[in-house]
Amino acid sequence: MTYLPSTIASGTTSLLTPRENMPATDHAVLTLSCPQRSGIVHSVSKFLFERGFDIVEHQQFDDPAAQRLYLRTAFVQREQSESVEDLVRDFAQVADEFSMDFNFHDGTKPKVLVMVSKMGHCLNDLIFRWTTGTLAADLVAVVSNHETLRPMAEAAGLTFIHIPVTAETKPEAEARLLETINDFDADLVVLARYMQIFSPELSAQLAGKAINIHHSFLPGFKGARPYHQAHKRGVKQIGATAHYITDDLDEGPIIEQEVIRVDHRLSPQELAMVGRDNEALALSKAVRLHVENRVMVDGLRTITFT
Ligand SMILES: Nc1nc2c(c(=O)[nH]1)N[C@@H](CN(C=O)c1ccc(C(=O)N[C@@H](CCC(=O)O)C(=O)O)cc1)CN2
Repeated sequence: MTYLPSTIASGTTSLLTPRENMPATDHAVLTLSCPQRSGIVHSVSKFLFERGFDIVEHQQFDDPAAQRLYLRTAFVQREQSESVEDLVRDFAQVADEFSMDFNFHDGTKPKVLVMVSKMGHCLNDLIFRWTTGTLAADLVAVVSNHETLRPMAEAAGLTFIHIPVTAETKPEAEARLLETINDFDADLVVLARYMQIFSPELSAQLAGKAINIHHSFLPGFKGARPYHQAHKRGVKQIGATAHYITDDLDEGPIIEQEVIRVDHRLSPQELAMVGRDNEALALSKAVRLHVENRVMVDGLRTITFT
């Protein structure tokens, strides 16, 4: 059994005790994966029921190739229940029996730090979803290697932090980024058309908590200028891909993708203009799936419980 770093709150009265000033959602979530065998779902539902919780949503994926079960269960308190620490301690016994990797998510809204360069359509979409209350997360700051999008961020009441990057200053810039992530206690970093490549060290430090939007239907057209690459190949569809950041450029586990039909009449610039809606939608969908704990990474791919 591996107990992965959890987002569990430090509350001691009940699972849904929110962090200070951070409104909780109305349920908690348990995610787990383990080798397939009989009795897993029964053991999870029995465990929760006996401790005063009711399941409100449940999905699972039995992977026949890997002979492994992936499970997401959302649950609410039916009656006064045990503390967070007791719940995790008690579940560890169940997890041991079934060799589970598991996470409890306490319903606290994750804090999201957004990174941008000069293109603002993805940031704009995330701000809209946040300010209209349709994103189960809180945007806490915007970091950019350019000043271009400061007005958009500050108009939404967000702190804007300019961290210029050159090949020579990248180590210092990344150190400052990590300090900023820690200062804002960010749970997730979203690269909303941020156009600088993370070092292997930074990619490793942000593994599983940094999402990028690539402006192509990966694995096609990785790297720089994907719309120019697509134009040269005369594609009939263009796409956008939201994926976790890894050191291998644009090869991280894919979370969400969008596509739209195009044809030979569109220039690379027109493809880029048409593609913006794909990018904003794919990124916002991926961020929603992540902050609702609906994404599980399985090697180079993800299992998503939509
Ligand atoms: N470690 C990673 N860092 C980043 C990734 C990633 O997958 N792994 N995705 C990029 C975003 N991106 C495409 O979506 C991308 C951004 C920039 C470039 C690029 O080649 N940029 C410059 C070089 C900049 C630099 O060296 O930092 C260039 O045009 O030459 C390609 C793809 C975000 N970071």
